[in-house]
Order: sequence, then C-alpha cells, then structure tokens
Amino acid sequence: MSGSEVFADGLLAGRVALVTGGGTGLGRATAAELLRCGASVVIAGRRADVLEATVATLGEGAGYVAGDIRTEAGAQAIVDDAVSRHGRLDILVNNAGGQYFVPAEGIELKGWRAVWRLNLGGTRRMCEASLPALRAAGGGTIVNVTFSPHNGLPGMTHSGAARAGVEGYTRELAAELFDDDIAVIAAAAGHFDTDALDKYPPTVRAQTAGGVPMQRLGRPEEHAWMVALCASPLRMALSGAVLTVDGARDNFYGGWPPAALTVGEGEVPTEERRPPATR
Ligand SMILES: CCCCC/C=C/C(=O)SCCNC(=O)CCNC(=O)[C@H](O)C(C)(C)COP(=O)(O)OP(=O)(O)OC[C@H]1O[C@@H](n2cnc3c(N)ncnc32)[C@H](O)[C@@H]1OP(=O)(O)O
Ligand SMILES: NC(=O)C1=CN([C@@H]2O[C@H](COP(=O)(O)OP(=O)(O)OC[C@H]3O[C@@H](n4cnc5c(N)ncnc54)[C@H](OP(=O)(O)O)[C@@H]3O)[C@@H](O)[C@H]2O)C=CC1
Repeated sequence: MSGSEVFADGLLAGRVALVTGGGTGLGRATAAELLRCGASVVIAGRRADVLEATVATLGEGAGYVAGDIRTEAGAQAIVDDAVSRHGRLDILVNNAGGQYFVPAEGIELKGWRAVWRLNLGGTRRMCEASLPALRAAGGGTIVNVTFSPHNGLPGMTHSGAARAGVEGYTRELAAELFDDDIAVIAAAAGHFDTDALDKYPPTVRAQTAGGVPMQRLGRPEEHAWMVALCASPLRMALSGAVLTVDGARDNFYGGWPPAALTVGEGEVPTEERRPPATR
C-alpha cells in the first residue's frame, strides 16, 4: 500500500489499531489510512465474508475478526482477537453504528433500543473491553464516530439522541483517562459518500448533498484523515473534543444563497444603510 497523502511516513509504525465496522464505507477507508500510516489493523464486523473481502483489498498488515459489539462477550472476543494477533492494542476506532430513517413518532420502543444498543451500548462495551490493553500498551487513542449536524437530523431522532450520548461519554471518559495517557475523541462525520446511503429512501438520499453548504458529499478518505489525526502525536491535546468534518453542515442548511433569500435572477438583496446621523 502506498503512503498517506497527508501524514508523514511511519506516523503510526509499530501501532496496532482495531476498527469496528471496518469492512465497509468509512471504517474501510479508516483502516486503509491507518495502514498507510504504518499501523497494523484489525477490522471487525458481523459478516465474515464482507470482512474477508475487505482485508484482501487492504493487503499486508490487515486482519479481521467477526463479532458483534452489542454484547459484552462479543466486544471482549473482538478485542482479545486483536491483542492475541499483535500482542498489543494502541488505537480503537468505534466506527460501527447506524440507524434507520423514520419520523420520531414512528419509532417503536424495540427500534429505539436497537439503535441505542448499537451506537451507545456498543461503543461503551468496546471501550471497556479495550481499556486494559490500552493501559498495558502505555496509553493509546479511542475514536468514537458520531454524526453531524449536531443541530438536529430529523428522521434520525433515536440516533441523534444516542450519538449525543456517545459525545457525552467521550468527554467524561477523556477526563478520567488523562493519567493513563489514553485520548478519547469523538469524530463527528457529516454526510459521506458510502454505500450505506443506498438504504435510505430515494428522496432523502437525493437531497443529502444539497443540504451541505460545501454542496457535495464528503469523501471517505477525508473522514479517515481526521481519524488518523486523532491517533497522531496531537491525540492528547484533542482528547475530550468532538471534531466535526462536515462541509459546514453543522452551521447551515444548504448551499449559498438559499432560494428563500434571493430576488430577481437569484441575487441576494443587501440591506439599506442607515442615513448618517445629523447634529
Ligand atoms: C441520507 C441522510 C443520512 C446522512 C447521515 C448518515 C448517517 C449514517 O449513519 S449512514 C450509515 C448507516 N448504516 C447503518 O445504519 C447500518 C447499521 N444499522 C442497523 O444495523 C440497523 O438500522 C439497526 C441500528 C436498527 C440495528 O439493527 P438490528 O439490531 O439488527 O435490529 P433489527 O433489524 O432486528 O430491528 C430491531 C427493531 O428496530 C426497528 N427497525 C429496524 N429497522 C427498521 C426499519 N427500517 N423501519 C422501521 N423499524 C425498523 C423495528 O422495531 C425492529 O423490530 P422488529 O420489527 O420486531 O424486527
Ligand atoms: N455515511 C455517512 O454519511 C455517515 C456515517 N456515519 C457513521 O459512520 C459509521 C460508518 O458509516 P458507513 O460506513 O457510512 O456505514 P456502514 O453501514 O457501511 O457501516 C456500518 C458498519 O458497522 C458494522 N456493524 C453494524 N452493526 C454491528 C454490530 N452489532 N457489531 C459489529 N459491527 C457492526 C457493519 O458491518 P456488519 O453489518 O457486517 O456488522 C458495517 O461495517 C457509522 O457509525 C455511521 O452511522 C455518521 C454520519 C454520516
């Protein structure tokens, strides 16, 4: 695999990273970037066939373990596999997650719980299972993937609430782990071009890029660069932070100018100046 476009050769040489949900989309891109930076990488997910195919494309330094992060035994088995393969663990990327698109009032209790169990519960279980290995390595980095916009993503209430929980968990855990030299950072992804978007209703999907001021979806490698930065020597200074890479989606909805603010051929009107003061 060739080197990183952004980071120095060998940035993460000798480090071992575990990426949940690493068989697809953003997790796959993250695994590839960590490998380019010199780390050994274990990817995890439930589908062994998907993981196996991804490892074949990632090449040397990559391995996989199939398992489910939603149970204590599943999370522990994933971590144990990574540690037994490489003898240590330095970087945990809690990337596995997701939800389904549904108005808030349509969310069944079972569905609400399923989304929380995956996103918040799975993240917590993976952190708890990994901490002994991270301490044994003398410190490390945990990156918890959440999402932007933080100002609300209607249709994803269960996940917005769960991801807010992950960000709270990130902040508090970070404070408790400074003495162990373990950084805990949330990486809030905006709207990224992954195959996962294909499952959303066509009208939702079609409007997704238009809602981003940058006027395009993020590229998976852009997210991966943020994750690699979190594992870099900057990691402790970033600990407790929520880093958002979203083409300004957090700040505004849509491109400039919004149609509702234009006149004529699409010009944005400028306000009249106040007349100069008279004495
Ligand atoms: C387009 C704009 C989006 C931009 C932002 C993008 C954000 C992203 O995150 S993209 C990545 C998306 N990837 C995923 O979502 C993958 C992971 N997701 C899942 O695995 C499921 O959505 C899950 C979180 C619900 C977990 O599934 P699981 O635990 O396997 O749960 P079940 O399938 O057994 O369902 C339990 C329960 O949940 C309700 N439910 C699930 N899916 C739906 C649905 N599509 N519609 C309505 N309700 C659903 C339902 O109550 C299920 O119970 P049963 O009906 O008894 O099966
Ligand atoms: N794409 C986007 O625009 C955005 C994505 N995100 C978040 O980024 C992360 C990756 O998204 P993306 O790559 O697009 O989506 P994917 O659906 O491709 O990624 C989800 C991954 O998580 C794995 N996974 C799901 N449930 C479990 C489980 N219980 N145990 C272990 N692994 C599991 C899946 O593998 P398997 O099914 O084999 O278990 C899959 O590889 C997710 O947390 C997503 O919510 C956030 C904001 C925007």
